[in-house]
Amino acid sequence: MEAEYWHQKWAARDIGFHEGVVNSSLANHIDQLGVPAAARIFVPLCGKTRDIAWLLSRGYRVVGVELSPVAVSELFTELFTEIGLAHTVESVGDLRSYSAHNLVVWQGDFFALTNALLGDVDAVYDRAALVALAPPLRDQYTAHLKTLAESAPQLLVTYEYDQSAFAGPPFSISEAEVNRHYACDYQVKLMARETIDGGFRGRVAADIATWLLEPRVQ
Ligand SMILES: C[S@@+](CC[C@H](N)C(=O)[O-])C[C@H]1O[C@@H](n2cnc3c(N)ncnc32)[C@H](O)[C@@H]1O
Repeated sequence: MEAEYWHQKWAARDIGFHEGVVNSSLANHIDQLGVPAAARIFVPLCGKTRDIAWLLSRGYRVVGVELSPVAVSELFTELFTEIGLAHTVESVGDLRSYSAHNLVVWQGDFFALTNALLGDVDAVYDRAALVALAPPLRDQYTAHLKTLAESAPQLLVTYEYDQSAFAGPPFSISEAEVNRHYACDYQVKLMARETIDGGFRGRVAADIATWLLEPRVQ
């Protein structure tokens, strides 16, 4: 989707994708990433997800990237209110870095993020990032993510439903598509596939799939 689409979503508070609690796929499967304590977790297209506070509370370091300045501002306001996490802001080219103890969020376009700016990451957590993007952009997203994250393992959460019944986003991502993006570089393992009670948006039968991507040994 175009940047303007997301800016309008945040401006209109049309953010039904935002969960008020930690995502259950993350909570249930983080240990299967096999990363050490204090690992640095990359959260692409992070919005103001509660998952960041949860990861920090578990002792992980977190780096995110998010287009919307509204989302990033609200994220840090909430973190300051809840846990007193103070931050600093710095402009770097077209991006702005919001830095706090154990947390950096790059505000700007994911595709403008470089390895040098991101730094080393130990794992990737993608919830509602790949599924937020229309098909042509998904190829660019996964290619850039693999460049940024190099051989880090990934926890990926997707939706599976009849795409003809709902336009998206979020888009339906088939198992075949997950494999098309990632199977060359990762062992793709299905951790869970759970049916959404009452269907997606209360009308379309849908599953949530949780994938573990483990780098293939070179
Ligand atoms: C469906 S939301 C998911 C947010 C978060 N992952 C969560 O679980 O709540 C997708 C987010 O991606 C952001 N986004 C879309 N395109 C982006 C881009 N090119 N670069 C950075 N963020 C982007 C949007 O502003 C939006 O907050």
